[in-house]
Amino acid sequence: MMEQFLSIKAEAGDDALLFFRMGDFFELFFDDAVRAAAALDIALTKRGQHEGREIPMCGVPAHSAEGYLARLIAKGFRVAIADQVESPAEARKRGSKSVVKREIVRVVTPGTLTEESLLDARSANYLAAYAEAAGEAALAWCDMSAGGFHTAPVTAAALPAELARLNPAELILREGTEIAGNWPLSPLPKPNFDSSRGEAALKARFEIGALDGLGDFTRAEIAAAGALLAYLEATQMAAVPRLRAPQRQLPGGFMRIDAATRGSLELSRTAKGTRAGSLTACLDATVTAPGARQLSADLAAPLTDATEIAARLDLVAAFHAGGEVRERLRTALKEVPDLERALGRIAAGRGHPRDLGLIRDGLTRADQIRAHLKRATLMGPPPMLADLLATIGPHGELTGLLHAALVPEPGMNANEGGFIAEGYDHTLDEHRSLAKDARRHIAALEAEYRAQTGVEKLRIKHNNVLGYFIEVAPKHADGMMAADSTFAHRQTLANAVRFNSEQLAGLATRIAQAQGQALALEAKHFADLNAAVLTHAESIEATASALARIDVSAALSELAAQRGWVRPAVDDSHAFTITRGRHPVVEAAMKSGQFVANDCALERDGFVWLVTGPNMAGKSTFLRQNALIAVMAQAGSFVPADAAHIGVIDRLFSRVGASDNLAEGRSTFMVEMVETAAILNQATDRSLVILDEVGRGTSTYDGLSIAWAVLEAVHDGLRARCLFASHYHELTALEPRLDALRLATVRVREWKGDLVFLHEVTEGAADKSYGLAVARLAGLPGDTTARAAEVLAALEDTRDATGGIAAGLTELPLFAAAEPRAEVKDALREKLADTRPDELSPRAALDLIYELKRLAD
Ligand SMILES: Nc1ncnc2c1ncn2[C@@H]1O[C@H](COP(=O)(O)OP(=O)(O)OP(=O)(O)O)[C@@H](O)[C@H]1O
Repeated sequence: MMEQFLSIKAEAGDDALLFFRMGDFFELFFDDAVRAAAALDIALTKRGQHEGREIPMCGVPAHSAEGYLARLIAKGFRVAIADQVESPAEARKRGSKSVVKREIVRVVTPGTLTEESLLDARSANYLAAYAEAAGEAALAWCDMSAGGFHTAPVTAAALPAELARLNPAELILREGTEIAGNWPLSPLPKPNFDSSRGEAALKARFEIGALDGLGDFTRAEIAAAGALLAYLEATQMAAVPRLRAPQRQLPGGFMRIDAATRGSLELSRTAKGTRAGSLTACLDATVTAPGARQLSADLAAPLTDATEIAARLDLVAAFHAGGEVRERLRTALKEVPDLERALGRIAAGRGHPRDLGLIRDGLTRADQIRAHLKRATLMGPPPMLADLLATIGPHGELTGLLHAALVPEPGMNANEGGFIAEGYDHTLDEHRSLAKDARRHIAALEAEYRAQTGVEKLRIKHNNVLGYFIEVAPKHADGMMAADSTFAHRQTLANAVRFNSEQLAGLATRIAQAQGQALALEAKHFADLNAAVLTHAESIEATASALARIDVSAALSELAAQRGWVRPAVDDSHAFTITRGRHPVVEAAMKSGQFVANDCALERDGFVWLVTGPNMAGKSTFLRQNALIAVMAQAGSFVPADAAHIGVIDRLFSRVGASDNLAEGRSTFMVEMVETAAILNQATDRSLVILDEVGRGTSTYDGLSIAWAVLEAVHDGLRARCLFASHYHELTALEPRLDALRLATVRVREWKGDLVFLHEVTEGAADKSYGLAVARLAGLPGDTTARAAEVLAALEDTRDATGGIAAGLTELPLFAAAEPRAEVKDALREKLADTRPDELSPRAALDLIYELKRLAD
């Protein structure tokens, strides 16, 4: 057996752990055992010797292997599964010493999971491949659990953004290719990326003579798709899952959003890495798992075609207006199981009887939903809905078959049987009733034996080792062991003695035979039903994706109704006019009515807004809310505003100054500059650029200069719509010089020495920074803020004398001197200056201390 193990291990390679099936366990040996035992925190034992050294071993029970697999995959391992491909009885036929045949039946990797327990129901799980051919590059990706398969040409510059959008669970690439980002990589040798080989594989897989029918693929796309198929074959062996024919996604079709922007806007994950708190989570009111996955995909890739956006918005608008239809629809959708993934498991040969039940129930519900929506009177009616309904069913033939064949709730284990309904197959029913009859006979036999032996507590029992047996307490055993007894002794335990009898053995054999035949018949029906489902795979997939789209639209309209969102107007203009916009996530976390709505109008004559204002005033919130409104609108959602008019945005950039990225070994400022450079190199006049405190990661002089230059570049060079927040008041001096620059500020009021945040964005510049007031608010000790006030006063004196930190910029045309210093009032200091300690009585001194304390507070 060790020989067999070593040869299979050599096949699996060093980078995969080998799960070696031995009876009811998967065992791991040698180094695999050491690594797996540590990763799973299970006992490491030893078994025999190899070349004079003990063999480390650990194991997991086969029936609970999924949970262990999940943990290993999450820790970055790949696992090759070597299963027994014949029974021990079959092996014995080849000779008493023959070893049971084992083969690798699958290599489990993060991108090739299909099991429910290993996947997040609400997120897609993409396996992606990157290839270069004929001077071009491309990505191909599929979600094996749900069947979707796509390709897209990609440039080197756009690759990080595309990967950030897809967030692949695993990325296949050619050995030696370097790629930025932290993706789980699976390098493959060069021949896997040969485009001619890819073409042949695609043709064979989709049974077509030429690829042209599928689309006008580039060589690089074919190479990437081919590598992906090759990898699936190598890891899934015989059970390569069903994939839909590849669909091309052209780069211009989606708003480009790079990884830094996704991170800073917290589109799918927050800065802490959680889904909760992200835009996607905030907008996810879907009631089905495929709906949730569709919504994530929509928000990850907002559209750029105004007509397509309008089609989605029409559907949301129709459900928005039709509250009752929506409510009934959502109630019905809640009952629809995850058809895509159930089909994915069946197609990969890993389906359970329960999956057949899910298909039956899902399709039945789908037919009901289609009928409901066909009857409903909806505003429009939206053309997209008619198209969607046309792709849903009818599935009467298949659901009829599944209803007739299956019990209401089929289980997870096909080998146990019991999932085929009574009345579906008479022969099966006969075997079952034979088994049942025999069980009745056994009950009668028990009564008979009790009478015959006089042992009241005699029982006929069953276990997996002995099968059926008769059991009595030891004190009654002697009589049953008499020479003329018809009972044959089988086992003596401390508190029971067990027997067999000819009659019982006869009945047991009848039961075993009937059960065996019943199980064989059920297995055959299982295979037939799976095949029947697979012949309808395309229409099931179409139904599932139509329902997912309907779920997304109904969910977005539900949120729009609950939260008072409006339909945005999206067209090919350069407009960006948001009236009374709100931040969807911040608002949702607040009590109703607390969030202060703000306008934003990046018009042709004022498409760059410089937003100044104290810390904590709400600058970042304002900037982000406008970016999020754009994402929502182009993804086809209503938006949190009273009105919104957006000219399609091709790329969205958002940068927040000085975000620490020490983990990647780059200084904060370096990161900031690399990211800013990307904007200046990539943005177009159709882009939206959000720059929040760019330059703050370095010295004041450097920071101001960079912010200044970037603002000029965005305004003069890119002519992109831009919101630029800064605490450098000096930048406001650019206003007269840049014709399309508008100044905005977030208002605060000082009241009795306290700062009141109004969160209102108005025209103009902040009068001062209020940094010290914010510091006091944050609880910085009184003596520190007092000292800071001293330093500030000294600095401002120098500024007045020299012209301020921007003095060197006076040669720049139209640069105005910095604003006059605001007077620093320090009541505490004034009071102390007025005090004459020698003249104070003890009582007056105490009063003074109270007075000073009050002033300090
Ligand atoms: N429009 C608003 N209505 C109500 N509350 C708001 C609004 N905008 C911001 N806030 C609240 O004010 C807090 C500070 O906002 P934000 O972080 O946007 O300020 P900021 O000016 O960017 O500050 P900093 O410069 O320190 O980053 C937020 O946590 C939010 O709770």
